[in-house]
Amino acid sequence: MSKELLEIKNLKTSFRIKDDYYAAVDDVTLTLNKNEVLAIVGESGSGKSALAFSLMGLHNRAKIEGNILFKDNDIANISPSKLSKLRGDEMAMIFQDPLTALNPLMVVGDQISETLLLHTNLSKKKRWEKVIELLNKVGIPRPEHVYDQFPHELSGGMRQRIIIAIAIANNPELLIADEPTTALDVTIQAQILDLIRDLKDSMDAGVILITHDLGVVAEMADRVAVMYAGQIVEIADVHTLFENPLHPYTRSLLNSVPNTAAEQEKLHVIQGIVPSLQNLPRLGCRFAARIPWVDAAAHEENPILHEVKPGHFVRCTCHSQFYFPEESKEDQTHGIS
Ligand SMILES: Nc1ncnc2c1ncn2[C@@H]1O[C@H](COP(=O)(O)OP(=O)(O)OP(=O)(O)O)[C@@H](O)[C@H]1O
Repeated sequence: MSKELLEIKNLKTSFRIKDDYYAAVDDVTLTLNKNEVLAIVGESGSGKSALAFSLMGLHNRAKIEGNILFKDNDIANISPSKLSKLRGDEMAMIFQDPLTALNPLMVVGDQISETLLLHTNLSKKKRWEKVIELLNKVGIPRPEHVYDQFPHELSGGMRQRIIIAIAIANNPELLIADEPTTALDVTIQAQILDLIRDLKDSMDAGVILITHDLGVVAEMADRVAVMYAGQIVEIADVHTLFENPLHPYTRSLLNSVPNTAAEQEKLHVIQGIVPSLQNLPRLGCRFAARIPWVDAAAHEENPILHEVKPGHFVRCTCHSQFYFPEESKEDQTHGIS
């Protein structure tokens, strides 16, 4: 589980708004290994999708700086022709909303076949056979019948399976799943997650799983990166993150998912939302405005990720002096043990 597949270095993705550029992803440095699930979590607007789209080279008009190193390519600086060879072949994405990701006017079997046509030399008959095999693999019953159905004739769970079949058609080594189960009910959600896990194991693929659902993180992830306002504020293996979260934002996120009513009473959650792009502070700790009771001197001028234990990184020094206002003095010792 240690072979590095993807290396993201100082990635900055900026959108032009009026006369200026604003970074939705700012100074993101991450690695992903083969056969590893790296979850990216954070509230709405924290930059998760902007990051996923950057990795797939899907932004048309954004300014991309830094490096995205994957299989001897730098996706941040790659030609469109090289990119379209990689996409759908060695890297693929599972989108949040299968209905908008599928072509409503084409039967689903042909949509899977199309990605084979783009990246293989298989004959029409072989492609049909491969599509049936893929439909079986993603758990679609009566695949010969489903091949000729249009997206609107299928349930949400079935459509998501079609998206997954398209994504894995060419055995990608890198799979990016952006909220893959958000639109699905709980039972189907569990089946889709099982499917992604099995596919990862069978293909030895690296998976970046974007979600705001910490239950999904606990079940699926090997490592977790927490994003706030375009930046990674904490990275750790999944056990460390749940057992010993350090960044105030991570602690608040975890507290926002109470297990029982009794526990809920003891929990503390930081109020507020991620600022809009144009209102992001460009200097200093981006989380400072959400924790005004913490001494300003606790924040770094230019917060960086500190490795507090091997593999456990946290941004800014403010975590060491952070406490929830409702906590007693004894509770305030939370932190590195
Ligand atoms: N094309 C764009 N042009 C301008 N701003 C954008 C664009 N795409 C995203 N943004 C802004 O970038 C920030 C990050 O958005 P992003 O969609 O990446 O967040 P997210 O964490 O994926 O949220 P969600 O969970 O709601 O999908 C937001 O402030 C958003 O409004």
